[in-house]
Amino acid sequence: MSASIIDGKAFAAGLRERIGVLASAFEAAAGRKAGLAVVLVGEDPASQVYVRNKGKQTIACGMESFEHKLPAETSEADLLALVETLNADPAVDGILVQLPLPAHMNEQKVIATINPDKDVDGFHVVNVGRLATGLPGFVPCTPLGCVMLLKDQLGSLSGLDAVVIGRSNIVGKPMAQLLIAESCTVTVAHSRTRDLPDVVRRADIVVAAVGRPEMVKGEWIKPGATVIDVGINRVAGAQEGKSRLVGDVDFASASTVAGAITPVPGGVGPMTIAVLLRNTIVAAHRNAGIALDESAI
Ligand SMILES: Nc1nc(=O)c2c([nH]1)NC[C@@H]1CN(c3ccc(C(=O)N[C@@H](CCC(=O)O)C(=O)O)cc3)C=[N+]21
Ligand SMILES: [Mg+2]
Repeated sequence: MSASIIDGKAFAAGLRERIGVLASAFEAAAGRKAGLAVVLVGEDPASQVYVRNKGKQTIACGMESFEHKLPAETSEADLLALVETLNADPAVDGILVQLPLPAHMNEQKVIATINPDKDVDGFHVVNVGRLATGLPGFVPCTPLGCVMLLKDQLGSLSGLDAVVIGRSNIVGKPMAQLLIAESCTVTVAHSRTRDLPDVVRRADIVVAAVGRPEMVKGEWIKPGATVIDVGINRVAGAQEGKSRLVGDVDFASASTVAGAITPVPGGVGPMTIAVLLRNTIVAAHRNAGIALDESAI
């Protein structure tokens, strides 16, 4: 048996197309483009690539991109002042401060300074609380993208057993909240979980977000289960000096057992940026008081 491959790259392209239509309608109604500000502190090469891709896709969807690149030595006070400026700027609907920040900055303090109604990452405690309470807010992009792929693949998730491996604030915890809201029976596993293979074997849905290359093996997967691989790990390639991307799931073995599985790259990764643009166009409509059927995006 061989799993069907969940094409996150294609799904993300379709989502960006729908966002593009909404962005031009927004521009016509508001008399300005929706705007996303992305702040990058430091020169981490991987972060620079992500930020460049975010900017390109923002513009391709017909929205305005404001990029702020600050040197690694920027003081926390200067970064907070920039965030306050973006909070007050009516051309900015969404604000993303690329993580991780340099060690001398307090990430929680920086995130807490972002206006929750411009927090398109969904990292502010107000948005975390809204998600936990079932109130409208902003949901972190990666887990929301995972749920979109799951619903596209499975239809209703109601009653399904889901195991989330990883308990980070950015993926694991919000993923669990979203799956609860979809009426799954949710287990959150992590580094201290006893007998992880047995826990995973119960699951109709497996979401792997641990950051350990190819840790989840095919023998752990219930036949026919849907596997969502959030991991992006750069490992040494077959050729000397070359690297390749792998997920947290051992794709070769898991894809012989699963019913459906996301690849790495081309699965969850492209969804993360597309959902960021979705959250931005939602923020623009909410902040401008223009009606939008958010459930149809
Ligand atoms: N405030 C904040 N918000 C974020 O959403 C955020 C962040 N900080 N810091 C870094 C991580 C990482 N991230 C990714 C975005 C796109 C891909 C992506 O498009 N991946 C492609 C290709 C990856 C590649 O080729 O390197 C794929 O998986 O197919 C991956 C990872 C957003 N992040
Ligand atoms: Mg963990």
